[in-house]
Amino acid sequence: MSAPPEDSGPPAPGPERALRLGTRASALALAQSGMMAEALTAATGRPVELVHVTTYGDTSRESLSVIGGTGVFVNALRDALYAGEIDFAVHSLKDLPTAAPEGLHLAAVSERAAVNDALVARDGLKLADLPAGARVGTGAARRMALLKMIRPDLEVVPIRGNVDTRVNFVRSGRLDAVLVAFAGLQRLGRDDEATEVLDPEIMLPSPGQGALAVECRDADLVGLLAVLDHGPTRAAVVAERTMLAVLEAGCSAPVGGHAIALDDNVLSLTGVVATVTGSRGLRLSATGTVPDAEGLGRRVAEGLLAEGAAEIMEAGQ
Ligand SMILES: NCc1[nH]cc(CCC(=O)O)c1CC(=O)O
Repeated sequence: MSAPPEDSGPPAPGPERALRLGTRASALALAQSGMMAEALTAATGRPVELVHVTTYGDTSRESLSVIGGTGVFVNALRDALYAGEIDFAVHSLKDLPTAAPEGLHLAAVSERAAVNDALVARDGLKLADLPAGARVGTGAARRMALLKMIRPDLEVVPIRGNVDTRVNFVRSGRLDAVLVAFAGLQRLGRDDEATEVLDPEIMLPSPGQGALAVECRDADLVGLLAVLDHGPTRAAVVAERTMLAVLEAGCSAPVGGHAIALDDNVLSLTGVVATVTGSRGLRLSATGTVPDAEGLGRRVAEGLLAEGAAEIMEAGQ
């Protein structure tokens, strides 16, 4: 009997060389990268080693409302991909600029964790319990604006830093509360520190919040990394990020977007744009089909623009 023909496809991923996963060294980034590394090894048998990379967002002390949205947390990881120093990178999807980078593949969008923002307040307080004038810290323009729209009597204090640094503003008594991504607290095993998990229909999250992006340079790796992809999450974030791209929101503009699957084939997308002070805001929802997630994002953005979104985002105040 003759031997079976040689498999002409790509070589099966074996336990040979560990894949190098580039990661920021913050506790949250390490938790996120560790989760993805474990999931990949569990699904494919391929070992993964973590390679620490420092990004501009880690070293700069500038406000996120100024530098955020321009890839400050991702560019150094992308440089390491281009240089072949790492095989793939895991980013918080909401930190990825909407423009697709040349020569890199978005190999997977992970199943979304909690999309909500969380309040961490002193004395177990919820948003509605905070007294007038209470000082609430956040560095994100979207959170500043939406918080002011919900509770104009609160004082927003611009802060930044990793999750630990921000929560410590409350522990030390310097602030009454801070807003953070609940997914971040969860991944750090600190979800019990949230005093309120905010309703995403009221405190609209950042496009892509709670999902992770897996990026690589080598096209041969895309098939392997695709085991980490979650189709419904990808459709939702495509809608949210298309909306963001069509709005051409400057990196510091307060924009929220949240898509949810109504069933296997239908998505609902809500978008909001506001001034940083929350003095004006626009909100719009629409539904569309999963295969046309991009069209849904475009329609919501165009609807918001038709109502004056560009003027609101430019107003700044
Ligand atoms: N801007 C920083 C950032 N990027 C992603 C997360 C949390 C994790 C996620 O949204 O998936 C955070 C922290 C926060 O917003 O409090």
